[in-house]
Amino acid sequence: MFLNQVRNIQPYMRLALASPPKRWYEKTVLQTSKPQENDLNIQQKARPTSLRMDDKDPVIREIYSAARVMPMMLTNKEPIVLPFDDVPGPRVLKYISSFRQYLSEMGTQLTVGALTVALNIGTYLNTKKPLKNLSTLFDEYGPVVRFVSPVGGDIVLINHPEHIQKVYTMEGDCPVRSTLDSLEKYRSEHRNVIHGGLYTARRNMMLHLHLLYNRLLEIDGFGHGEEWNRQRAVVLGPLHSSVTHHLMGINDVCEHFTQKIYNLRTYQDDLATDLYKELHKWAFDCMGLVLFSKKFTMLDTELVYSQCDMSWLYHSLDKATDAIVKCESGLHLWKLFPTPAWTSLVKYCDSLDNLIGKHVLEAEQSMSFTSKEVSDKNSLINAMLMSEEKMSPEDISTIIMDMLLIGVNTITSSMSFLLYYLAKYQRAQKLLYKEINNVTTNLSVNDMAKIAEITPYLQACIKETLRLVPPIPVLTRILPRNITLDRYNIPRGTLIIMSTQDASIKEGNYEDASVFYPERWLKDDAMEYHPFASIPFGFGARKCLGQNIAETMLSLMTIRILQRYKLEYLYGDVQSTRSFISKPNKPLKVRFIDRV
Ligand code: HEM
Repeated sequence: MFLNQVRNIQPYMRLALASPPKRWYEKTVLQTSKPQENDLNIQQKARPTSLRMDDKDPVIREIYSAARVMPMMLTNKEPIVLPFDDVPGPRVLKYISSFRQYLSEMGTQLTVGALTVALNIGTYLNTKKPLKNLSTLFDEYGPVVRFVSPVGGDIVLINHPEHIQKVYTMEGDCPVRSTLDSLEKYRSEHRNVIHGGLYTARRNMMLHLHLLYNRLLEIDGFGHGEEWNRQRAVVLGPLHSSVTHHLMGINDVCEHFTQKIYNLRTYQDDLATDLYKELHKWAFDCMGLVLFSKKFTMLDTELVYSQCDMSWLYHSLDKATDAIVKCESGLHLWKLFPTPAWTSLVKYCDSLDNLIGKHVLEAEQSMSFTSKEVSDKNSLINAMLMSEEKMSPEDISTIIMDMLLIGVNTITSSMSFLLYYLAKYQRAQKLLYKEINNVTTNLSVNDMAKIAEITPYLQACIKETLRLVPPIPVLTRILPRNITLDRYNIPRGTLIIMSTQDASIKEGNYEDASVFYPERWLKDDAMEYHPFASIPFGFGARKCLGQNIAETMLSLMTIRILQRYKLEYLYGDVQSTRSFISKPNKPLKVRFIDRV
């Protein structure tokens, strides 16, 4: 769907960028100005300075009626900008089978449509070669890799912090990311929802880009990501108030989790079930407080398939996540016909939508019986209903669904890996325990509100975990302007995939990059790390909205667990899956040993 849109805008872009046909000598463009500026600027700047002074002179104007490139001498200092066609990477039509190998990870972004699916299907079924991951592409082609799609909408992959910074700093007020095609299709075609949630919002932006390339809209004109801006502004304040308001509740859920571990432990002090699954319930209960102001008590509910709404919400979230992961990986056959994963996605997203919608309608009804002053303003749903922006219950449900899907899964992933690393790296655990011991068992709300200030080593452990395993391993942007990356000119409208996980585990960016070493963030020279080498929450106008919630939940839970248990890890290494939200690639086991 997304690349269909990009495909649609390609011809307009080409028109907009119309330039005379290329000559052999134009292959390498000599440039004296900033590389990302467009051709016209380059040509104007190429005029001799003495003549530019006299631009008002009619004779000079006549002589230089059109901008022209003046012959220049090439010196070592002048940056060379290479054309887009020169960007290395596997050419799909030429090397179609190698393209197929990367599909498992690039599913979302490589919406290459029916043609590619048709071209790939034979190789997909006939070869048993293992699927490659993104890092191998960088090893093979360098830090800027181009995927040439047979049907338009090329993709550029990057992993160098400087290039990531360049993309982020030119993104403007209203950045556009490529999101989850399956969820987007579900919303636009199955539910006929006009606006996506916050994470998935892009339809308005795509429309804007489309119009932009048709030169119907100026870059800052009306309609520029208006809906996404409106939603973000409405949610931001109430979301943070809701976290502060529910700090005590979140702490109680964490306390409850430690008790549950006690009850679930085997004689070997580990859990008979997958620790990830238990943490998933903990994250769900905490997010229930923040998003719905409700105690979900999923940690107490053993019967997942029980008839109550809360169990169904949990079950639907779990199944919807699975279905989205399946749809986004591998071939997007669900675009052609309803696959089992697609049918499951529709079923469970419908269920999620209905259950969340029910909460929103209940809140709306109870507000109609009470005055605005009496209504609980700390409830996120109430705050959205009462906002001057007049959000519809349907929009509110969609926003909550996005936050539930992203929030619960990212927090579960980070908490799982944090416990894994602490159990594996005993020295770090000892240092952390020393710090935590100074934090009183009965934390007041004030202590919790400034938890980051009083636990610097814990914050370093969280940062280090997110560096090693960012829950969202690749971030995307669609370029609003031309840009030069590693000397290659990348045209606007190109989809950029930033492999932030690759950047954060590169030896060139961090010494002993694969080692869990929280101290690196506390050293004086920590500032020397490139600021874009590890950006687990993204950056800029579309940065994660839940960073504060995530850090608070991870901090409180780690304190509660370590105060009660010593962690040990005696099993094989765990890696992260690189699906749209990472998780451990096998059931997680950790030993919880009572502290005496
Ligand atoms: C450890 C936990 C989390 C991580 C690592 C994380 C990471 C991210 C990342 C990388 C992005 C994309 C940023 C970009 O494109 O530049 C994002 C966006 C977002 N996250 Fe989180 N997230 C986490 C938890 C949460 C939670 C708990 C919530 C729920 C409140 C949440 C809500 C969102 C939303 C709504 C967006 C979209 C923002 C927008 O497009 O305006 N996240 N997150």
